[in-house]
Amino acid sequence: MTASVPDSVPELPFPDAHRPEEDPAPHALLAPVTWLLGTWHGRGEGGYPTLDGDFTYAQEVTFRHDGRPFLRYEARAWLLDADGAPLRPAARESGWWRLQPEGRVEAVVTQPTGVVEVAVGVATDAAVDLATHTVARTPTAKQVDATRRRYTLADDGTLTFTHDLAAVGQPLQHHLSARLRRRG
Ligand code: HEM
Repeated sequence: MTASVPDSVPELPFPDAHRPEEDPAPHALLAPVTWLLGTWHGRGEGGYPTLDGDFTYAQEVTFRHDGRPFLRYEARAWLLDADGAPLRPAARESGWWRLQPEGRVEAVVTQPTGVVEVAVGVATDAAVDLATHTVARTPTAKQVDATRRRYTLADDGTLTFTHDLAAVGQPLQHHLSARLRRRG
């Protein structure tokens, strides 16, 4: 007996919410991170001692939820030339931020470079600080040992993002910093 296939594709019965005032209402454990909901866009600078030079990039970051106590997280970046024009796609990642009592965050983040990060930290009303708990790598992934990610909301609505990296034999240090504004 095979299941019948419906003629039309039904709409998702439980769509994600991008803003705190949208349905479904955010789970109570999401309270310390509801200010992050939505899509953020902006520019940043990056570098690392192993790279030839610094680079400028643009980034889009989205946080949404379906009423349960976790955020769906997605980020994509692309490099910019000296005039600010897009050069090529850069890092992408997606994952889940599991909220625990007292604003504790357990994040699972996957990257197409073969790296899976488990990070833990704390969210408050205007800041999130996440540091590596565990890293798993596919057989050909580069050596990534640890990261620290900080998100800080300023009074003018700007979200500052910094990303420190311990990788390819280097100690934890600056890899990226960006300033983002909410887009939606
Ligand atoms: C906005 C996000 C990011 C941007 C724009 C970015 C950009 C870059 C660029 C331009 C390079 C030089 C190699 C290349 O041209 O592809 C690089 C290298 C690298 N990045 Fe990132 N990156 C980002 C996020 C990350 C993240 C999340 C990690 C790890 C958790 C990471 C780890 C590395 C590593 C390990 C290298 C190689 C260093 C080496 O082999 O010398 N990057 N990144």
